[in-house]
Amino acid sequence: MRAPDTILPLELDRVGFAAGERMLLDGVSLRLETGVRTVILGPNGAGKSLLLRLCHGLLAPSAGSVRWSGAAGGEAVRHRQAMVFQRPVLLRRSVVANIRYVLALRGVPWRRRTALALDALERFGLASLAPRPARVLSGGEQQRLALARAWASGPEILFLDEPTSSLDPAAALSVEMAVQEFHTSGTKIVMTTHDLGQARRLADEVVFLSRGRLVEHAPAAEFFKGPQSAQARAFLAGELVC
Ligand SMILES: Nc1ncnc2c1ncn2[C@@H]1O[C@H](COP(=O)(O)OP(=O)(O)OP(=O)(O)O)[C@@H](O)[C@H]1O
Repeated sequence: MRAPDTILPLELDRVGFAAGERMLLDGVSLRLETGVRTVILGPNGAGKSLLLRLCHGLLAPSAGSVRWSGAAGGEAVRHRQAMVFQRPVLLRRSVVANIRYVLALRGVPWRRRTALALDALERFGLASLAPRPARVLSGGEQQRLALARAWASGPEILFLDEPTSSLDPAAALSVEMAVQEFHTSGTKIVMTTHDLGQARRLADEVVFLSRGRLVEHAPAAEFFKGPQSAQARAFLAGELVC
C-alpha cells in the first residue's frame, strides 16, 4: 500500500553535469508531474541517459539541484523509485529469487516475498519461468523480469532507459504494454527511446534534449505536430545526428 504523501513532482533547477572541463548537461530546469508519461528524446550523446541517472540519484549534479516534493530524501525517496535499463541487471539466481531479493532490500517480511514475487511474474506472463535461472531467459523475458521486479516494489515513479532498444518488435511491444500497465496503475513514467513510433504511442509529454541542453518540454501532440525549435524539427526529420 502506497503512503498517502507523494514524492512528486520532481523538480530540477539549473542542473548541470560536468566531466572534467566538459559540461555534458547544462542548465536543465524541469518539473516532472505525476500522471503524465514523459518521454525524453534527442540525438545520440544529447544527455538523455545522464538526465535519467541524475533524476534517479545514480549521479549527483555538479551544478543546480534535483528535488523531490514533500519527502525527506535519502532511502525513503530511493525506495519509491525504480529504474529499468537497456540491458537488465539480473542476479545469478532464479527468476523468482531476483524479485524476492529486491523485496528483502525494501524491508518486505520474508513470508510475503514469494507471494508478491509470483504475483508480479504472473502479471508479466513469466509465472511458468519462476524457478529458472534468470540469466538463461531470452532478452525479452529478461526485460519483462526487470519490469516485474520493479512492479513488485510498487514504485511511484519508474525510469526506463531505452528499454526496448535491444529487443525484437514483439518483445518491444510487450514491454510497451507493461509500461502502459504501470501508467494505468498510477506509476509516473519517465523514459528515453530512439523509437519515434514508440514515443508517439507512449508519450503524454516530450522532453527534447540536444547537446546537453533542454530545448523543448511540450505536450506530445504539440511536439510531434509542430516542434518549436530548429533542432527538434531536424531531429524529427531524421536530419539531426548529434
Ligand atoms: N560518467 C561519464 N563521464 C564522462 N562522460 C560521460 C559519462 N556519461 C556519459 N558521458 C558522455 O556524456 C554524453 C551524453 O551521454 P548520454 O549517455 O547521456 O547520451 P544519450 O543522449 O543517452 O545518448 P544515446 O542516445 O547514444 O544513448 C556523451 O558524450 C557521453 O559520452
